Amino acid sequence: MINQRTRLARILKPVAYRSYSSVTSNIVGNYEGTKNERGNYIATMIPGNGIGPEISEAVIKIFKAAKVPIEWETVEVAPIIENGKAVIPKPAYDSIMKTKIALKGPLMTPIGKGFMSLNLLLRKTFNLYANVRPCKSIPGYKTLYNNVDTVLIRENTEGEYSGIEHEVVKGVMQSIKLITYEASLRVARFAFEHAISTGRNHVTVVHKASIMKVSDGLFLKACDDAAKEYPQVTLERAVLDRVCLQIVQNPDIYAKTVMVMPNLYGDILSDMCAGLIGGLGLTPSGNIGKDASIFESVHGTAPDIAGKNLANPTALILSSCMMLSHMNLRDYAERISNATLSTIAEGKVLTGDLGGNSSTTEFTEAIIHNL
Ligand SMILES: NC(=O)C1=CN([C@@H]2O[C@H](COP(=O)(O)OP(=O)(O)OC[C@H]3O[C@@H](n4cnc5c(N)ncnc54)[C@H](O)[C@@H]3O)[C@@H](O)[C@H]2O)C=CC1
Ligand SMILES: O=C(O)CCC(=O)C(=O)O
Repeated sequence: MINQRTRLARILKPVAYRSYSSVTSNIVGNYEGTKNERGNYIATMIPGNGIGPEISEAVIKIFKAAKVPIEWETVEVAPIIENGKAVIPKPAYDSIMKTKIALKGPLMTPIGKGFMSLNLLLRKTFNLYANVRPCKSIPGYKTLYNNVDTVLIRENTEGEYSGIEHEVVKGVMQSIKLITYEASLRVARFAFEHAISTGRNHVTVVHKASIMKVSDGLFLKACDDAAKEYPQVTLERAVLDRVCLQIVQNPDIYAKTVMVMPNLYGDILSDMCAGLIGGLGLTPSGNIGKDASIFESVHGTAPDIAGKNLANPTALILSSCMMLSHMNLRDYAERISNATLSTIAEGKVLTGDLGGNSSTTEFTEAIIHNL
């Protein structure tokens, strides 16, 4: 006999699927992929640091159980300095150039000193210009709101994260926020395409052009120009601080639009959205480029729980579903996404962040059981 939560989860399965596995559909339809002699796709796996290896292992086990036709090429991304600059290690670079698709665990960045973020370096190196961050309430998992359904597109290569920083004179530091028309226009077009392919038909550009008149002003202009190419989609402007207020008061306001914004705003706002649905253990993302794409959780290395078999692998699993959808392996994406969300809705085997006391391994096994 199935209990009410399970029944609810089963009824809601198709909704859960549509919200995650179709999120990159029809946007950058140029993934052709690399197959080996056994007819399987080759994908790059970057396990990452902290909880990265534990949650990557969960995905590998689930893919194996679901018989996903993918073989992993596992590579490490650790800092390498060449001519004073951080670079991606050659095996990792070569693998992504070949496979065009990667699943990545989180990478640690030192605070206030040391090497440049390898996460940002990967995005820059492969020109992964649009970061898609969907966030949807999980049926059966109770939080303050049950109607969160946001899609955030973050410009991923410049803005506040351009990495141009220096000491002007002693006691005066400068970090430059670089916004170009070209990068703004391409991410704006991506947001419009995404709005059409997901049937939202509405784009909200999130900005602070009241203060950063020149840089955010240019971002707004690029969005206005892109809007002329998509007359079937409406464009609205919203100031960042107001969006933050409204989204925590009534997330429904942003449920029917695709939000597009400069880099830093997207980083912060997506963590805020994650908080509304139950935390960082749940939210996936895709870094999309023309020639390669890298999928990863929104969260970081979680050093406080690393190595303890306590991490929630859901965010990386749902990122892997976005990846499968991007590779046109939608049936697998649907099956894995449904099994994961049903496991959460059943509420019997949950990791600590979701109020349970199960390990990463136990949670992964429960998902495999639900496949
Ligand atoms: N894309 C990436 O690879 C990212 C890397 N980072 C890096 O990660 C490191 C740690 O950053 P923090 O600010 O501590 O953020 P974090 O996201 O690693 O952790 C924040 C809080 O969320 C919890 N948490 C995160 N993911 C979880 C999961 N899957 N299951 C259960 N709990 C989870 C952690 O235990 C912690 O309490 C830093 O070096 C940072 O630079 C941070 C964000 C993104
Ligand atoms: O690279 C990092 O350490 C953090 C980056 C980050 O939070 C993000 O871009 O999602």
